[in-house]
Amino acid sequence: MTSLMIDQLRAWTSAGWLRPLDLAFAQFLIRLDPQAPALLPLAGALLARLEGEGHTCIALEDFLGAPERFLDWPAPGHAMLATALGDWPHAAQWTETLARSRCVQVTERNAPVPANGAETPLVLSAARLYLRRYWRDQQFIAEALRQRAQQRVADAANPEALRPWLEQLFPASDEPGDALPWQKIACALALRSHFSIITGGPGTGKTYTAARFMALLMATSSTPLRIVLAAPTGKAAVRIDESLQSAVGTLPQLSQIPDMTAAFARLRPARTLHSLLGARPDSRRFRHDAANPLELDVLVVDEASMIHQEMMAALLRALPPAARLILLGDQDQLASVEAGAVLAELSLGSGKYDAETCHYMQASCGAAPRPGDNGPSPLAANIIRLQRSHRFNAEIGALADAVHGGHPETAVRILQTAHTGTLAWQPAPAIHRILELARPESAYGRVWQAAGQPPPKDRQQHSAWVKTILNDYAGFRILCALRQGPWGVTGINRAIEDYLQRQGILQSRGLWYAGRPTLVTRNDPNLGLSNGDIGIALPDPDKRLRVYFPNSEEAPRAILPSRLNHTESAWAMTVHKAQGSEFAHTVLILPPEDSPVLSRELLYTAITRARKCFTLIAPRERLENAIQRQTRRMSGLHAALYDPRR
Ligand SMILES: Nc1ncnc2c1ncn2[C@@H]1O[C@H](COP(=O)(O)OP(=O)(O)OP(=O)(O)O)[C@@H](O)[C@H]1O
Repeated sequence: MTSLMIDQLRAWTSAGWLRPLDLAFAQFLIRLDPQAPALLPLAGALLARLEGEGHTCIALEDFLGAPERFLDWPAPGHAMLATALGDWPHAAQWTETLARSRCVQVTERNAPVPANGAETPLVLSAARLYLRRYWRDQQFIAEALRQRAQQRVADAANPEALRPWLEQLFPASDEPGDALPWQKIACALALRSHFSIITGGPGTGKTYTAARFMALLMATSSTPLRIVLAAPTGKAAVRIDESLQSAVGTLPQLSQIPDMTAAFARLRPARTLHSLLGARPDSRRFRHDAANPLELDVLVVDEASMIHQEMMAALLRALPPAARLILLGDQDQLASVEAGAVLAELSLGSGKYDAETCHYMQASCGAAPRPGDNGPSPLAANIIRLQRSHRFNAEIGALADAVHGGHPETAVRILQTAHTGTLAWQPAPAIHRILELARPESAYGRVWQAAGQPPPKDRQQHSAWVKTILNDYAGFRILCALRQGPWGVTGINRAIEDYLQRQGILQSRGLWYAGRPTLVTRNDPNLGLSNGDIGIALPDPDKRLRVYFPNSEEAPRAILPSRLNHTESAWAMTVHKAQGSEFAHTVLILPPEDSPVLSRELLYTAITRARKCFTLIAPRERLENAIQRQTRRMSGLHAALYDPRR
């Protein structure tokens, strides 16, 4: 039976439904337990495959009820899967059957896994099947966050004493009508707790609120605090520094901090989580962990929707118990490519507050929502969702709302009737229309023109020239839903490079040419570059080609192209890679044929990258299908956090 199952899995691998890695994992399980029931290799291969799609477990009831919602297989594949699953159609049969294998540990409820003697590769708990590593991280995160959420900061100011500070930092006139002052409330909650989340769409003031929180800590702390900023990617780290700098400009004068700008300038620039934790090349382990914790008092992490489960566990392990962690992010955006949508799982429980928390809000902020029913979880008391956008263009905002709310007709109507300067829609994808968007007077056109000129010889002028080109490039971006194919990143990049050659702008067609926007596709700690960083290849003052990367206020960093081993052109990039960035004009291309990656979250993330103008290139049917398709990642984190019995 088991060997028949392995043959079956081999056939599915040849058909491209499973990856060779998934098959190898199934074979590994059989080597560990040759007597195992045939369900074991099947379950193992499916689990590995689903992990590759971002799921941290198989939630058995959900998956067995509708495998097609989770596996992008063609109909014949699903028919064969249904036959293979014939003997085990429900979670109960899986539990009973897998319990017989020495590869699976079945634990009920939230029982901690014994530290020794039971290092099975798989864990089955509460009708969810996990790779042990994911189970262990999930349990650790749930426990660590529950503890942090309940623990109050020892020397937190009492709420009445906080009130005048908060009134000064968040003037009442900021909130319209009878809306609750959520920014003020978020700040007050973050001040009393060791863990908090400030979530909200673009421009809702997450950084504005975090800056006030930091200023208040600086003003009221008796000892200087080590405040550290971080983000999951290099680009997001650069961006939080920029937004924080502008938020500092909006802070009122506090007598305790005579020079606010200087106080914030003393903070180190934001770092990537990888570099903060001390990533080691070719290892999953970090230099900082429970035995060697981070040296900080407050950690603010921006773009937290991109933190995957393994990273969150590593971060919590390395965080000293007395430190405060504040996560900022938009829970509705695409989650990280890696498994686990931590911010979304955590934020699902938000919006309900217990009576004690509401009392604290009232005392510190002069306003509070009504307490929630059924004794809301202590964790929920640390999560605030900001609602009102202070930056967004109204039409782009309305489109993002229609997509997020799952209303295809409204989205179509907005796109059809919108003001052309803001929203544009080309329902018939055509490559010449895309190239038109990159015409000479556009941002990309300016990049091409400048890159074709002789570079300034003077170093300072050269640096200013590079900065202008980087800024032009940063103002416009083509985003694709797919990586491959004519409407994917590779196809669009090729079409643009062909066009540049036809126009005589690109003389040679090697990998490197002046003006090539260059996306780094792997972390390179030696060069201080992270996966997702973008530079532009340009001549230096001596006309030698270098790749220039933005560097906050300083001169852009120049790196020899030959030192960059993992790069691709970035005229177009995936929506995933654009997370954490904004562009004045964002173009999104959806392919003519359907694909499971075309989801509501992908559209929402792409639209919210646009600051002033959004162009959609997609057939109406693709747009409507994508809005209707909501990504669901299987995970037990939410249940482990909010229902400790499970
Ligand atoms: N209460 C407020 N009153 C006035 N202006 C505000 C307020 N809150 C935010 N803003 C302004 O709105 C803009 C967006 O704020 P901020 O950058 O903090 O949003 P964000 O949620 O961090 O955005 P993103 O998701 O893009 O990181 C900023 O210009 C900020 O100064």
